[in-house]
Amino acid sequence: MSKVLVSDTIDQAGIDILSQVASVDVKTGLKPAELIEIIGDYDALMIRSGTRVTQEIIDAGTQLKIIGRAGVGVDNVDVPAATRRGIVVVNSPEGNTIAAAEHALAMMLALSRHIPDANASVKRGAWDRNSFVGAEVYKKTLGIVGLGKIGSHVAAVAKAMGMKLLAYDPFISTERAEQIGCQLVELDLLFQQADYITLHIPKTSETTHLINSVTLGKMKPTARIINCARGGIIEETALAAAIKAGKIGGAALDVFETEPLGESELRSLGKEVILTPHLGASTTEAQVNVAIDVAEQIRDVLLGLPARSAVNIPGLGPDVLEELKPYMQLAETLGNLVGQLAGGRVELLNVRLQGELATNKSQPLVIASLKGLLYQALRERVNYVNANIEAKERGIRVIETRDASARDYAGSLHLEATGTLGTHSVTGALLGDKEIHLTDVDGFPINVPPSKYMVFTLHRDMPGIIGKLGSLLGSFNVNIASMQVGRKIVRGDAVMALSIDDPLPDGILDEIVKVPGIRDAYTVTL
Ligand SMILES: NC(=O)c1ccc[n+]([C@@H]2O[C@H](COP(=O)([O-])OP(=O)(O)OC[C@H]3O[C@@H](n4cnc5c(N)ncnc54)[C@H](O)[C@@H]3O)[C@@H](O)[C@H]2O)c1
Ligand SMILES: O=C(O)CC[C@@H](O)C(=O)O
Repeated sequence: MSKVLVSDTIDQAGIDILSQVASVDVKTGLKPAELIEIIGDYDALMIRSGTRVTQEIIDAGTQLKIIGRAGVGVDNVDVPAATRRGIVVVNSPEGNTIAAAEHALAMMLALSRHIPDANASVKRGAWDRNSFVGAEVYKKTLGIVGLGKIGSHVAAVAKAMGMKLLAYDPFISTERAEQIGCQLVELDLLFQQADYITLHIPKTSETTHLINSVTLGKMKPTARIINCARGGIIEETALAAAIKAGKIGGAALDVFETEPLGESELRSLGKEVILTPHLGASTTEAQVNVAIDVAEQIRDVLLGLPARSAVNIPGLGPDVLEELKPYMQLAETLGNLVGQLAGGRVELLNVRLQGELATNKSQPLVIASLKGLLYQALRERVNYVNANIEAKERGIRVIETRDASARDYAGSLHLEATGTLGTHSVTGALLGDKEIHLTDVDGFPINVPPSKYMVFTLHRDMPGIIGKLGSLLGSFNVNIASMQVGRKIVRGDAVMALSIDDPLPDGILDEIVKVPGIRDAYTVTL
C-alpha cells in the first residue's frame, strides 16, 4: 500500500480521501532534518504553507511521486528540483479564492472603521467613540492590481458596495475588465486616483517591491493599501515610513516579506495599520476545498491517473506524453520567449506545427505554447489543464495551422504573437540528442540553444556593431556566453541573439538601443 505523509494541518476531508488508497501519517511541525530522515518512506507528501520542501528534502524522498500543496502558491516547494526528479507537484488554484477575496474586503472595511482598535479599546474597559470615526467605502475608488480569480471576486463585491473600480492588469483585455465592472487603467493613474488599493498579483521579479517609496509618493495622502497576495510586493520599510510621514492613510497586510513577521516598525504603528498572520485562506470552507482538491489529485496519481492541476507535469495520458515530452518543453520555451518579445498584452497567437508535428496528435503542443506564453502573467498558476481557459479569459485568440511540407527539420514549431505592442515570431526544433534550438526569430534564421538569460536586438547589419554592443555590455560587467547574428541579406536588417550569464541589469536596454544601427532590443528570462 502507498504511504502518504501530511506535514501541515489539513482538513480531515482530505485525510479521508487519501486513506481510501494509502496509509496516511499526519506529522506536523517537523524540523527539516526530521523530515529528511523520514521522507524516504513515502510515496506522497501533502503540505500547506508551513513546510518548506527544499531540494534536500526532495533528494531524500527517493520514493516520492507527488507533492500536493493545499493552496495556490507553490513558492515553498522547489518545483524545478521536483521536476528534475519526475515528481508531480499539484496545487489547488481555486479552492481558497473566495476566502482570500473576502479577507481583503474584510481588511478594507476594518481599516476604514478602525474595528480592531475600537474592539481592543472596548475590551480594555473604555467607551471612546471620538477616536474611531471612520470613512465610508461607498462612492470611493478602489484600485485593484491584478484582475485574476481573487481580484475579480473582490471587484464584484466592491461594486455591490457602490465603489468605483479601477484595475491594472497588463494581461487582461479591456472587454474582460469591463465585464467585471472595472475600468482598466495604467498603474500610475490607479495610484493617483484610488482611495483604496488592493493587490492580487503573484510575486515575480516585476512585482517585487512594486509598492516602494516612489510609487507610495504617487498616492493620495488618504489612500489605504491592502495586501492579501504575497509578502515582498510591498517594501515594508518604505510603507511604514510613508504612513508615519502621513504620505498615505494606512495599510492592511496579511502577508509579509519574512514570515512569520519578525521585528518590524509596522507593529508599532496605530489604528492606521492592521496586520494578520497570513489568514487569507484560513476559512473552514477553503480548507475543506483545498484539502479535497489536492487529496483527490494525490489519490489519482497514486492510482496511475493524471493530475488535473499539476504545476510542473502535464495531466495527459502517459503514452502521448512519452512521445511528445521533448516537444512540450520546446513549445513552452517558445511560448515564453515570444510572449516576452511581444511584451504588453498578447491578443493573437498563431501556432504552426511543421513537418512531423503536423498531426492531430500534436494538439498538446498548442496548449504547451499557451502555457509558456501565459507564464509571465500567471507563473505556477498556469498549467496544461487551465492554459486554454486562461487564454480565453484574457481574450487571446489562437490560430492553429499545420504544414507537413516544412522539412528543414524533422519537426519544428513556429509561434507568432500579436499584441498591443506589435508582432513577433519564433521558430524552434529539436536537434541532435533532442536539444532545443531556436531556428528563427522574427523571420531571421539563427541556430542557437535558448539559455536562461538572453538579449535580442533588431539592427542594421554593418561593420563594428557587434564590437560596440560587446563593449557596452562589458562596461556594465555583463558576461556574454554566446552570440549569433541572423540575417537575410548582407548589410540588411538582422537579428542578434546573445546568451548572457546573469540577468541584464536595469536600464541597459535603453543604452543598447542608443548604439547606432540598433533599432530595438529585448531581454528575456527563460
Ligand atoms: N493571503 C492568502 O492566504 C492567499 C490565498 C490565496 C492566494 N493568495 C495570493 O493571491 C494572489 C492572487 O491569486 P489569484 O488566485 O487571484 O491568482 P490569478 O493567477 O488568478 O490572478 C493573478 C493576476 O495577476 C495578473 N498579473 C500578473 N503579473 C502582473 C503584474 N505585473 N501587474 C498586474 N497584474 C499582474 C495576472 O494577469 C492575473 O490576472 C497570488 O499572489 C496568490 O498567491 C494569497
Ligand atoms: O496555506 C495557507 O494558509 C496559505 C495559502 C495561500 O497563501 C495560498 O497561496 O494558497
